[in-house]
This record gives sequence, structure tokens and C-alpha cells, in this order.
Amino acid sequence: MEIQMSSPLGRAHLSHLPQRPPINLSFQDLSYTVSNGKVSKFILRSINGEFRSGQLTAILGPSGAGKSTLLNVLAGYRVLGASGVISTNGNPRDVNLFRKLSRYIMQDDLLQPLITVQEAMLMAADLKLGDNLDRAKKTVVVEEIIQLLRLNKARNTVTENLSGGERKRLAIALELVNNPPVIFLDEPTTGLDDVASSTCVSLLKRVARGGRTVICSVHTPSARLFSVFDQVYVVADGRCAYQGTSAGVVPFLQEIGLPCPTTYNPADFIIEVSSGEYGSHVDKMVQGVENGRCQRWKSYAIEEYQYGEEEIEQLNTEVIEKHNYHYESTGYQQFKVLARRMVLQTFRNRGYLWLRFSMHLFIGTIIGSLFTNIGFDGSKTLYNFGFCFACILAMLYTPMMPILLAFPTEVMLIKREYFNRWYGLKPYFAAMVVSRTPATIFFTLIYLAIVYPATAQPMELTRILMFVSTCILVALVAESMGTVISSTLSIVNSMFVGPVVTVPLMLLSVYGIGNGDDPPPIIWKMARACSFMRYGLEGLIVAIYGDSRADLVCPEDVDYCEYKNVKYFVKLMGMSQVCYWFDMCMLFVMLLTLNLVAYYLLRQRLSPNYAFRAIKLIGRFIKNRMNSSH
Ligand SMILES: Nc1ncnc2c1ncn2[C@@H]1O[C@H](COP(=O)(O)OP(=O)(O)OP(=O)(O)O)[C@@H](O)[C@H]1O
Repeated sequence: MEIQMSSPLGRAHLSHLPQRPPINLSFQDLSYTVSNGKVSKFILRSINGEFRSGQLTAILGPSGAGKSTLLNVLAGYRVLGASGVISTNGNPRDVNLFRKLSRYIMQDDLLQPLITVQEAMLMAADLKLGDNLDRAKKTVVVEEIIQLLRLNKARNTVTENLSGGERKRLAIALELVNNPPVIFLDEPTTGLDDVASSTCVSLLKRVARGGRTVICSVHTPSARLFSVFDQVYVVADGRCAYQGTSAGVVPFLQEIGLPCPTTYNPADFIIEVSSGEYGSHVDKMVQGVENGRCQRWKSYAIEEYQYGEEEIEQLNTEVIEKHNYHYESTGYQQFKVLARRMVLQTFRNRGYLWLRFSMHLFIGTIIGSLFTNIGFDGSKTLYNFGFCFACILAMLYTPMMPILLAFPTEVMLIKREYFNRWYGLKPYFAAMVVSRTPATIFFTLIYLAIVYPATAQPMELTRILMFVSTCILVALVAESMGTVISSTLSIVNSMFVGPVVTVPLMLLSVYGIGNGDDPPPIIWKMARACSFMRYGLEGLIVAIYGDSRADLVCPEDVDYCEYKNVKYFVKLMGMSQVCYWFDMCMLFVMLLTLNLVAYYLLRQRLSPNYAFRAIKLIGRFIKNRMNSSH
């Protein structure tokens, strides 16, 4: 791809992208408060400011000054607790509309694992551009952005192997795909060396020159890097301590009686002054720029640039497409791309696949050898019951534990992509369920292929199908239960809650067994009905012993086989009234319900509604009360 270089920053022509209106972002009297129980803490204090399109703005300040909070509030990531007016192009901002036009690249640059840069970019193009562009044009878009962000050499590298700088640049490249007019970046240079930081900031400037508003928080930039920023916004103790060009910092400080030593980096100096290292001068600085209202330094020694020379054509207001602000791709297209991505990642995750395969092989071999040839043995009927219970336990833990471990991290990734409007939650959830189900079925079959013949269960097609279907359904329900638990909890909490929740379900599944058909008290009957393992256990027993199975064989060396008659045994277990299809329906209903609950919890995690926020606030209140009563 030929890139024409016509300016010091280089002109990167981006063709085929949807055209968006340039957006100037301003805010007046912006405050942000958090309340921890009784105490309220002011993090931003009535600050003002303006960030213009076509410019790269750095938010600087000492640690804890409120830089990330300002970015979060402006990006709409934190809304509760914020007050003041935020305007876009002079009009009050519609936060929902703004979210559709802006992108937020967070500090932790989480990227989808196991896909290459090129694949990640193409998938982002498929998700974000839908069918508006054909494959050839999408490839051109991707190619141009790869060139713009100098990712050419890394195009075939999988994301885990990228360097820190490449990761940051890929995170930016992915968000550029549908040409957002406003881009927020939280500390894009953190963890990068001087050269990589400088490359990253220069590229951001090129991105800004396309008419985009680019705002990033930065930690102590070098003097050279500092001079690259068009505008600098300094936050000190939640207030604006300077707003203007980087060249204006020294004269501003001079004017308020704080001359910057000639050998000193102005960025370091203003941060040190803001953090109170040379005495309390913050009030003076805040007054000097009227807490962000003063416009005087915004044009100080401004480096003129010609829009015409740059790639402004993408954002020319006169030719803005009649874009709708909804997703560019349909739900079905998103589903297809996401399912493809998930399947690709599953296949490439060889280590995990081998681990899961070996785990099923190992458990299958252990259970198979523990219960060898007991299926037709009249003296081992109780052991066979134990085998069925062991199958249920295996189908509970083997699919659930990997989800408890992996899904909390996945949620963080979804959060970033969802917030930046890559896709809707429905297509994502559907793709997740559809892509992981075949693997679960496959591994369940591997386990059953070992244990079923090894334990000499009846080789009748109907019974085999019933046994297999029950195990698969139990595994799918367990997997969904893992998703419910890990959709709101961290890895540590999920790993704790998962096994704790399953123990009562396990106990309930065998409660009352051995009492024949006498029904347990109604309360226990109801509790037992909640255990999906109970339905699974009944399903397995009916599969191998139901439908008038002939008496089992009593070995010659055994005098008396009490449970040789399976009908008698099933009655004793309290399962003579069991209807296999009812149990399967119940398992299916539970599978559906758990998936709906997982979807609901995930949705609330990504964009909580008022009821959910209220529940969270009540929870926090109770926690605070408990803490204060100690
Ligand atoms: N939810 C919260 N509850 C209590 N305090 C908070 C909360 N969020 C932020 N803070 C506090 O607000 C202040 C500003 O935080 P913020 O993350 O915006 O700082 P920062 O300038 O980005 O710092 P750094 O450069 O170290 O990342 C900090 O003192 C932080 O402890």
C-alpha cells in the first residue's frame, strides 16, 4: 500500500471510512464526587476546559490529581456522581449519542488473545463496518490503518507476542476502524521507552490531524514528547492548574512568579509545582487560568498547521454521510464474526484443548477403572448407582471450572469492546454459547466413550442415547452455572463461590434416596427440585435401569444379590415414578434460565439499570455499616 508523505507528520490517506462530524468538546463547572458511606470525596472541583478537533491534548498532573477520573467522566464511562455541563460543538452533550461517537482506550490495553494483528483488524472491520463496505474495501481500510500506525512488521504476530508499544498502537488502530471523531486514551505511553512513547504520540498527532479530537492522560513526558502535544491540560488536586499550548507553560509559570530553570523539563516542573514540591502554589495556578476558563494560553506560540495538507477529507462537515449512530453491522453479522473469532481462538488454544482432553481422559480412566464391569453385576447395583453419581460430579466440575477461571478476564475484554460499541451483547452471548457448546459435547463424549463400555453398561442404542444426552445436558447446565457465577465476580471469588454453591446442590440431589417412594417433606421436595444434579441422576438411573430391564446377573461366588431386580432397586431409590422426558425438560429449562440469568447479569455489569445500581448501593451501604461497626 502506497502511503504519500506530504507533511512532517506524514499524510496517511484513509479511504472508504464513514465520514463523521468533527467534535469540539467543552465542559463547565465539572465536578465529580464519590461517597464512601458517610464521607463524600471531591475528586474534580468545578473545572472547565475545551478540547478541539484536529488537536492532540495531553492531560497532565501529579499522581492522584484526577486525570483518569476526568477522562472517565468526559468519555461517559463514569456518569453517577458527576455534575456540571459537558458540551459538544457548543450544545449540551447527549451522553448516549456521544458514546456512539467516541472511543475510549484504557490503560490496560486488553486485546483479544490468539489472533494476529491482521486478523484482529479485519474482524474489527467486519464488526464495525458491516456490509457497508465489501471485503476488498475493508482490506484497504485495514491496510491503511496498519500503515498509519506502523504495524506493518507485526501484522502476522499474535497479540500476546506484541511489544508494549505495538499493543498500544494496535489498541488505537482497532478503534480507528470506524473513524471515531473523539478518542480518549488513558496513559498510552505508560510502560513504553522514550522512542516507543515518541512514536506513539507522533502517531496520535497524525490521527488528530485527521480532524479528530484526541485526548490522552500522560505521566511525566520528556521535554521532546511534551512539545509534540498541541494542547496541555494540567490537573492538580481536582482543579485545572494550566490549560494552553506546551510552549505556554514556561511563560505562564513565569507570570505567576514561578520561573522554570532553563535546564529543566517544563513538563516535570509544572507537575512538581502542581504536586506542591515548591510550596503551595496550586491556588495561584488555578486562579491564573481561572480553573480552566482562561483561553489566553491556548493560542500561545501555536504551531500553525494546514488542514488542507492533512487527511481532513474524512471528516469534512460538508460531506458527512447520513450516518446512523447505530451499529454498522447487523446483529446476525456480529454473531457470525464473533462466533468465528471464538472458534478460531478455541482451536488455537492448543494447550487448553490438550489440558481439557487429558482431564477428561484422566477422569474417564479413573472412574472407568474404579467401576470396571459392574453394569450387569447384581451384587454391585449400589456401586453402579455410585458410578452414575460420579458421572454427574464429573459433568459438573469439568465444564464449570475452566469457565470460572477464564470468564472473569473475558468480561474485562467484553467491557472494553462493548463500551466502544464493537457489538451488542445479544450477538456476543449467542456466539459464546454456540461456539463453546460443540467443545463441551465433544469432551463429554470422550469421557463417556471410556466409562460406558469400561463399566459394562447395557449396549442398547436407546439406553446409550439417553445416558449420553443426560450427561451432555448436565455438562451444559454446569457450564452455564459457571457463567452466571463468573459474570459478576472476580476470578478468586468465582473459584470460591463455584464449588461452595455446588455442594448443597449435590447434597440435595441425593436427599431422601433409600426411602423408597415415600415423598420427603414438601419443603425438601421443593428444595430438591432446584438441584439440576437430581434430574441428571434420575436421568442416568432411568437410562440404565428403566424400561423393564431384565434382572442383573448374580455372580456364582456371591450367595445373595439383594438388588438383582432392578425394578426393586429403582423403587428403593425413590425413582420408580420418574419420567425421563420430564427430567430432560427440567434440565433444558434450567439451561435456558441460567443462560438468561447470565445474560442479564452481564448486561447489568456492562450498563447497570437503576434497580441494579440501587441493589449495588444498598450492598455498599451494608458493607460500610459493617466495616464501621468493627
Ligand atoms: N471510586 C473511588 N472512591 C474513592 N476514591 C477514588 C475513587 N476513584 C478515584 N478516587 C481517588 O481520586 C483521586 C484521583 O484518582 P485518578 O485515578 O483520577 O488519579 P490520576 O490522576 O489518574 O492518578 P494516577 O496518575 O496515579 O493514575 C485519587 O486520590 C483516587 O484515590
